[in-house]
Amino acid sequence: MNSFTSRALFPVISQGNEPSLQPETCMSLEDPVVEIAALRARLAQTQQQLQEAQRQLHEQARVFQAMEDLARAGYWWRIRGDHSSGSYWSPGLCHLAGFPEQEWVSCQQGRSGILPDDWSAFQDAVARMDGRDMEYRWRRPDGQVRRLRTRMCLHQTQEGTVMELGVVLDVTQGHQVAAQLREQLDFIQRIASSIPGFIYQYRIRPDGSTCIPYISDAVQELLGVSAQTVMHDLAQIEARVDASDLQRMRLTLQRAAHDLQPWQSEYRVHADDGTIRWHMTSAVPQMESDGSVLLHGYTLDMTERKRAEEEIERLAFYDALTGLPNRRLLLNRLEHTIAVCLRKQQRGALLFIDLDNFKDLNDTQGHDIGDLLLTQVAQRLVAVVRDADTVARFGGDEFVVMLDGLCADVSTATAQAETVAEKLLRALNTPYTLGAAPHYSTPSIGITLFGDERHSVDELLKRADLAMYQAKAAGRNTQRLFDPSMQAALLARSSLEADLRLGLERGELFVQYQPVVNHRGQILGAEALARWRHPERGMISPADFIPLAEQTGLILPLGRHVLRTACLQLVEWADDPQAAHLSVAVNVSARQFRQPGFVAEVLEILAETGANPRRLKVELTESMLLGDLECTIDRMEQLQHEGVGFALDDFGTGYSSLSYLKRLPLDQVKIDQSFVRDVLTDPNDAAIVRTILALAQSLDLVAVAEGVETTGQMGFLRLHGCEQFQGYLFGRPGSAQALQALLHAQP
Ligand SMILES: Nc1nc2c(ncn2[C@@H]2O[C@H](COP(=O)(O)O[C@H]3[C@@H](O)[C@H](n4cnc5c(=O)[nH]c(N)nc54)O[C@@H]3COP(=O)(O)O)[C@@H](O)[C@H]2O)c(=O)[nH]1
Repeated sequence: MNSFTSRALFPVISQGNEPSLQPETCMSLEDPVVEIAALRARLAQTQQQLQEAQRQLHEQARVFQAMEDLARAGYWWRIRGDHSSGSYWSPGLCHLAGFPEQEWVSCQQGRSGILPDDWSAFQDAVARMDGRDMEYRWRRPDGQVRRLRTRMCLHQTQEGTVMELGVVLDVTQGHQVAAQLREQLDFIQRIASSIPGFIYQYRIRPDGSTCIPYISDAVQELLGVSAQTVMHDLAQIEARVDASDLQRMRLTLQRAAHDLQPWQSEYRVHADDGTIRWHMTSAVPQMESDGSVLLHGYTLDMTERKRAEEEIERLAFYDALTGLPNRRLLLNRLEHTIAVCLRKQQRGALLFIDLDNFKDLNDTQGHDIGDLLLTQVAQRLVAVVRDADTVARFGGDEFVVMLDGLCADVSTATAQAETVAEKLLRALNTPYTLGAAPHYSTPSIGITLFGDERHSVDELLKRADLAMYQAKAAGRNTQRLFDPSMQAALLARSSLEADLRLGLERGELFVQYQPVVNHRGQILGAEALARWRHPERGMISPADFIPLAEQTGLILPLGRHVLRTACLQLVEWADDPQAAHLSVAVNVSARQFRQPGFVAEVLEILAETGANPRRLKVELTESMLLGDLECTIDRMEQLQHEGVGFALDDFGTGYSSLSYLKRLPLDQVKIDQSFVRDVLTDPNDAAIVRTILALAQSLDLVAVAEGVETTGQMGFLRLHGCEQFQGYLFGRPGSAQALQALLHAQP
């Protein structure tokens, strides 16, 4: 048994030993009985005190043990050099080691759990006894391996005994946490190195100072600066951010940190090679105990995505030819601007611009030249208006300029819009360089204001469009402001369109025939002219409904109806010996002629009705010939092959060149009535008519004069070689029966 017991070190810790009597408790032995009684009393008292002390000690030991358990710690000691007795192990240390509670542990047992790899380090620490930390692994009897941290030192008691003692702490959990953290960090770093960007932590301290506690290495790739440099000097990042984005970035970051809301920002950075890249950063803020805000975030290079987005936006919202906003973007902006104008009590204006005769340029010079003109027009429009205004290509040769921020006063706003329109007119009137020779083009501009009452975008565009048509009607190359009477016209037009649709279904449209005569006044044929008797409105002029039918596509069923009626009429005349020689001319509109099934449709009607194709003449207008000439010739030739003849209507008003005329399989040219009307009074018209007649002769075409109302006109035309005539002088358009009656009345 060890003579150096725990009691000797810590006298209060006594286990079952008799308490020693204190010197003051000793008395003189005068009356042995009394003294023995006194001694017994004293002894009892001392025993009581001793029991109390033991109880307290026991309690302290329990508390101490509880604290050891709480701290996952224990201690040991032994007399230096005394290898036989082993070491005293505290209960806490026994628990850590996985031993049952025992005071004395042999040297061998006390080292039994140390893993072989840690054995030498442990031995060194024992040899040093210098109080430094050392860690070793301990395998408990149940197989569990714990990480223990110990400090050992020498201690000399008052009696001069040298003791070795040590404290032991179970740091397994700390190691596990550290390992987990390492794993997490590894994981984060693996992710960080695999994502196309860098991750970071950004701290904003309560005093406003900032730092970057962590940033992944990929910052080097994205910003050309090392993670170490950035963590040391945050300004390195800001120095690379585009100045115009920096302020916004700082502001949104501060706001997000203040509100503890996620932060996201897109900004441009200047790469070292001078290129500009787009970065997107996202971070989540977290409040720290000292009031700092720590943001955990990542930054990506989104240049390619941005480019793709821009490209998509460009394709979706911009016109590919001119680069101007397209119809969709204009509509978006218009909607927004209308709302802003209403809120700010300002006015805006829409200027609808259509290029005069653009189609002719396109048809005659080709689409490349047409495109060139459109591009130059776009540039000029942009140059005239302010940056805040929108110039959009609406489609084809139509452009729309949207002006905002005009004066609230209507007349001032009108004047402002008209001034801009004037400038646009001047700019677009300047000659264009499209080829060798300068090209002249003019626009027609319709204006409408907005901002006083809520009009839909559609409504405003209709108004501007309508005003533009008024500008066209006023002779082109001018501007017109929308006024409500135009609106009435628009409504009237819509209702006429609906009526025409219905009229076609109800058979309200019919055909009249106007005679065509030779120089002797003998009827050679007739022109079939469509007529519309409206149940309420009465007779409606073709001059009103034909253009409408062309715009709406109703010309297709209408044209078919006229053609079929005229063919049926030919069949009827074929049975009348006096009328059997008559031919009929049918007007065919451009839209009708250009529809892919036109030739088949004509042939089908001829076959169905049994009309003689040689008695049918198709009247085409000059402007129709400007399109795809080869296709036109091809169609004409297909029909000509079947015997159908062709007349060129309104000759002289269009743009036909001689080379065109020579190539077309024509039989007749019809001199427009506008030249015939003043042929006796206007030397220009007379010259034109003479030229047309000479031309027809040289091309071996029959010339038919239209709108002949007087014998004087007839005389002039005959004198210059005209062979056929049409006009009120010989007969107004009328029914087939009326024409037959005229025929029968002829000598
Ligand atoms: N595509 C189609 N167009 C058609 C069809 N039917 C008619 N039209 C075109 O409508 C325009 C107006 O036609 P309309 O009011 O019938 O006028 C024609 C004649 O009535 C008129 N005319 C004839 N002689 C005289 C005259 O002596 N004086 C005078 N002031 N007017 C006269 O001229 C018109 C014939 O024109 P045109 O066709 O150019 O020969 C008109 O452009 C028609 O073409 C149809 O079915 N389809």
